[in-house]
Amino acid sequence: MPRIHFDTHSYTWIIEPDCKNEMSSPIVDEGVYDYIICGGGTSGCVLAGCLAEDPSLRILVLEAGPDNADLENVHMAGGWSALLDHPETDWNILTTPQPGLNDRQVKCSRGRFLGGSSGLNGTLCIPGTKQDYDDWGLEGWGGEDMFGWMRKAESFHPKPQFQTSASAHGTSGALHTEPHDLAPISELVKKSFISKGLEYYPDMFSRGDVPHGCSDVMRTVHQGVRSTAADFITKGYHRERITIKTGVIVDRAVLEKDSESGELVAIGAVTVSKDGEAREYRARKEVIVSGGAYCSPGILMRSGIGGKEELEKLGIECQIDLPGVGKNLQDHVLCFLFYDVLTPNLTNDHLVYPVGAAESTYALYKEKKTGVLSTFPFGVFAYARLGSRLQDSKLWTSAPHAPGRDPMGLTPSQPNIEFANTELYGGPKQFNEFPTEGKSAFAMCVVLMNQQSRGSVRLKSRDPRSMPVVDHAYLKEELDAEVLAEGCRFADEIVREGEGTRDVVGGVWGEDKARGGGFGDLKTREEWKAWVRENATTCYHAGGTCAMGPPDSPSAVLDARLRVRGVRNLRVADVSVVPSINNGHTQMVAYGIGEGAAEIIKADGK
Ligand SMILES: Cc1cc2nc3c(=O)[nH]c(=O)nc-3n(C[C@H](O)[C@H](O)[C@H](O)COP(=O)(O)OP(=O)(O)OC[C@H]3O[C@@H](n4cnc5c(N)ncnc54)[C@H](O)[C@@H]3O)c2cc1C
Repeated sequence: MPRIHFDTHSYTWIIEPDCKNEMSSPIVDEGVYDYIICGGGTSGCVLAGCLAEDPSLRILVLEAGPDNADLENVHMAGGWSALLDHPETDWNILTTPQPGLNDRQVKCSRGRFLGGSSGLNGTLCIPGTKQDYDDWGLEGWGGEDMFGWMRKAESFHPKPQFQTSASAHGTSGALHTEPHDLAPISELVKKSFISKGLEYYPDMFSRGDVPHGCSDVMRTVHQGVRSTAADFITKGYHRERITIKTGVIVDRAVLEKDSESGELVAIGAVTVSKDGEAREYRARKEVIVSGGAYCSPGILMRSGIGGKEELEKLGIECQIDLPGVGKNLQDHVLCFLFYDVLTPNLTNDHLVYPVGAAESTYALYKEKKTGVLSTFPFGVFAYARLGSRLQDSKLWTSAPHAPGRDPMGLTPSQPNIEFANTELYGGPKQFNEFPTEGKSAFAMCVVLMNQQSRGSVRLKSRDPRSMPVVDHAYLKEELDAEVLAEGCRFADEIVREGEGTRDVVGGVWGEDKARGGGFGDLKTREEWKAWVRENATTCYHAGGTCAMGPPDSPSAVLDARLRVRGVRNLRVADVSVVPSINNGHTQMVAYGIGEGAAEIIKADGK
């Protein structure tokens, strides 16, 4: 009989099918593999490719979505937003109503195809600072280690017009990166950053050593084609010893009790197809869960690993009581501030929105792999420390803080906020007030670093085809809203008063706060805070839900070798493993974790 209960988080009745009735009992597949990787996303593909360097190993990658080879909008980076919302290519995660965002629900997209989110992300390489990783306090995962793993994944291609830091880049990985050619508006934004005290440092984001300044950001694009994690196991890196199965959803890891030690051991994985056919695969060595921050906790929970009470409510027998599974969910919150641009052709709007423009731009891409569609339309970036601007904030000055840290837990070497400009009107789908002929607009984006709020991922039902219940608790902590509001206030000053932009910007683009407008008259931080709660959205940087931690930490799911506590031969490798997300963007972290996990697994395998 199906079980019915009321979910107090999502305020809906949940009808839970009896899985045994809904899905066939698992058929044990012919194949036995050394390593089974559950999730062929960013970290999962990197890990598979690195493990396969050993010709004696047989590796299985299980991916819920399709292969990415024929998905044009994966390879054409400017087509990224066309992949969002489609059930075939996007997990379409919708958060619960967020009290900190005036009860709005936020769409948190995730790549659902081989390569995962690396195939629809913004291609931006901003690894954060080394201190971010030192703060984890975990052996083997400090700043030097992580920057080393990220470099190992990369093949950097310089361009003569950009000054770069060659030593900060790798040259022999499968991930191809290069600098981005700036649109005229971005050159002006750069001038405004500099005139407002954010000095230009060449390639500072690749080194992660400047917390207050501006620079160019390298992209995971080369010669007009997006480089994704799938490239680690396809194209030139295709190997017979890696078996890739797409269109299969991992239900759970198969656990067995070792008859001698009594220890739980992972021996395989069970998948289901869309129509409920179940299959079981066996692992000689290990099962590694790489479903990403929203899906890895679910795979563990369906395997009986998670908070006992929570599992029992779902009718799952608890094998290991690990209440940290699905907790500690983090992200970076982001605000878009849109401005009307008076001078024609400074932005790239004229190449996209007038009648016939999109067709010509697409034809250019098809023919030469250049133009607006060959790249992600963000321009120049900056980091800022905000301590001096927050001296009149009672919340900031009275907040407790550790020695050498500010109230957000950051040292002077880490930024409080990130700024970036878009090179045309656009962004996630809610930004749909497109410019008409002759009009143009761009956004200044403001991203909060080291948010203090923590959310959770829970299971809605035992059915692996159902979506998780995601509560990001965005801006739950008042200090998060305070710092983000100050960041937006600073961003607005940069655009309206900065030397590059003050004479070309007409005013705010639109009145709808949720669509990046309606901030023209705001002055005080309190007014900005109210605006932020109406406007803030995700930066798509979910992490932390299967966190590593020291043995005495009750919330840690993994040890520092990515092993699930209490189970042999079961690890997690993706952005869910981070105790705290970096003060940057998370794709390079996923690449670094894939590389680091492979080294650890190879070493332990010996
Ligand atoms: C729209 C968007 C824009 C972004 N922009 C940037 C950016 O510009 N720069 C940056 O640094 N970061 C960016 N990010 C974040 C970055 O891409 C991710 O943090 C990173 O790719 C996550 O890697 P992962 O391995 O943890 O998860 P993913 O890459 O998401 O991989 C998880 C994989 O597991 C699969 N999977 C999940 N559950 C199952 C299951 N049960 N069975 C089988 N398969 C399963 C998924 O389909 C997916 O392929 C962006 C993300 C998004 C969504």
